[in-house]
Amino acid sequence: MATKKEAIVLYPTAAIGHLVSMVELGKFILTHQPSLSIHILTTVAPYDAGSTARYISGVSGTVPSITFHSLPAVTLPPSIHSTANHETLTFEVLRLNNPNVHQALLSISKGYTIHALILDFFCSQAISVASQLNIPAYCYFTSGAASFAMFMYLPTIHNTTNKSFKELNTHLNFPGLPPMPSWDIPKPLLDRDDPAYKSFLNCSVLTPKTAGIIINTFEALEPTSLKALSDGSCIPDGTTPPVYCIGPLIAANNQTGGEHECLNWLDSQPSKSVVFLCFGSLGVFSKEQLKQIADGLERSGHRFLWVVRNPPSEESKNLADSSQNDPDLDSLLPEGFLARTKERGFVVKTWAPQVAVLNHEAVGGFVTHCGWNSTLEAVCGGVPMIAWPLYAEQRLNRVVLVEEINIGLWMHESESGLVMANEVEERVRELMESKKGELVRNRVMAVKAEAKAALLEGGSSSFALRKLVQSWKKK
Ligand SMILES: O=c1ccn([C@@H]2O[C@H](COP(=O)(O)OP(=O)(O)O[C@H]3O[C@H](CO)[C@@H](O)[C@H](O)[C@H]3O)[C@@H](O)[C@H]2O)c(=O)[nH]1
Repeated sequence: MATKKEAIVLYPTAAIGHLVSMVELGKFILTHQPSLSIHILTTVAPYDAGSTARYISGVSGTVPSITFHSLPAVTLPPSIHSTANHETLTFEVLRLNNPNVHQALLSISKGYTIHALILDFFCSQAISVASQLNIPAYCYFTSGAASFAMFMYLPTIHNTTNKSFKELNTHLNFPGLPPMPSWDIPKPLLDRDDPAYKSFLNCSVLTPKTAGIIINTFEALEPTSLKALSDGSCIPDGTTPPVYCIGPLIAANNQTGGEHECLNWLDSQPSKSVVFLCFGSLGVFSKEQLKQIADGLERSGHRFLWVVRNPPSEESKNLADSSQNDPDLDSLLPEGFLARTKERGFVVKTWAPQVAVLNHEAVGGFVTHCGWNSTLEAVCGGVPMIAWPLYAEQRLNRVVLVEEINIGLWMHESESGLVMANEVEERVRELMESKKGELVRNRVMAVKAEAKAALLEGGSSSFALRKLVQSWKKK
């Protein structure tokens, strides 16, 4: 009988920031073990999670060892849509998907020996499917070690209080993290009666049962959090599985499939002179907030490249929605702003080729929502940040980036939640003109060098990947 080919199955969530990261993991595994076949299970998101179809067909066309399997769509009960947040909808779809994951694994295993199922942290409910089929499950965490450490310690905190984080109003001590204001914990975790809180808690309880944890970070970036994980402090009542830090994995420089006009504009700007403002796959602002940013940029006198989207509709709860048309800049931005700043500013509608921008010589600063992919992309480009979190675990990331790693400055929100024009102006000036800005810039350049070293043969991330691949061979 012919021996079966060997395969690894990856199970990401549908959000583009998670999917791309998982695909990069697949590609990285192939660089060390080209004979493997990588199978990726894809789901349909219950909300607009960024367009994935074009991206998936691009990967399918260029990496023959990666095959996508699209799981059948599941139907959510209509009642859930009216009340639930994005996280609850995601968990619900993933829960209903378990029989489809089971079926897909059975069907793949007809032609392949599956060595591992690597699931996104959000997909932890499928760990039971892997164990029914005797396939080792691994968790892939697409954000940093600090937020992973927080999630692993969540069950411990949960058991020591009856209160929700939103009632605590204090600084919390998570092993391996700087003192964390309770209001900077990810929003769905603030209320313990929120269904998303229960789902996250469940993921935190299930993840230590995996055969290993893979994190998109590198040892030199987050040594304190990683030490707390490896010495077991984050999971005091259980065993911490082996942790493999294989990052920074970021998408290659080819996101738009062509030269974007903003790159031509950057070509004509002086070295490290431009501040880039971009807020992830889902970040959007009200018209009033856009006005404050515009005024702040104008007053700062600095060059800028700014990605502007339409404000959110009522229903989309401050995230970009699927009907995202290009914005009408003249009606959204202050009168005359574009004309007055045309010598030193460039506004991109909706989406920019971020990796290419961050690697452009002209870019000297990045106002970011602190999504983890954006953070790693800034690190790899050696671009210091101004940290302005919007959703998910981004407030926690800000604390870590500014207070622990020292590669960003803190953007302060006013009491109303708006960031005012004078704050935008001051932070941009601080980053581009002050001694403090220079320190952050020097620090990010040092971290950039460490990131590069981690991925080289013999570097910490390369070594971790080798150990991971070896762990499959032993099983
Ligand atoms: O105009 C744009 C906007 C975004 N991007 C890319 O889109 C990705 C955005 O990823 P990320 O910065 O991680 O933000 P989100 O899309 O918001 O990612 C989700 O997933 C991340 C990883 O788990 C979390 O850290 C975030 O908080 C969560 O919101 C990055 O690769 C960007 O380069 C562009 O190329 N152009």
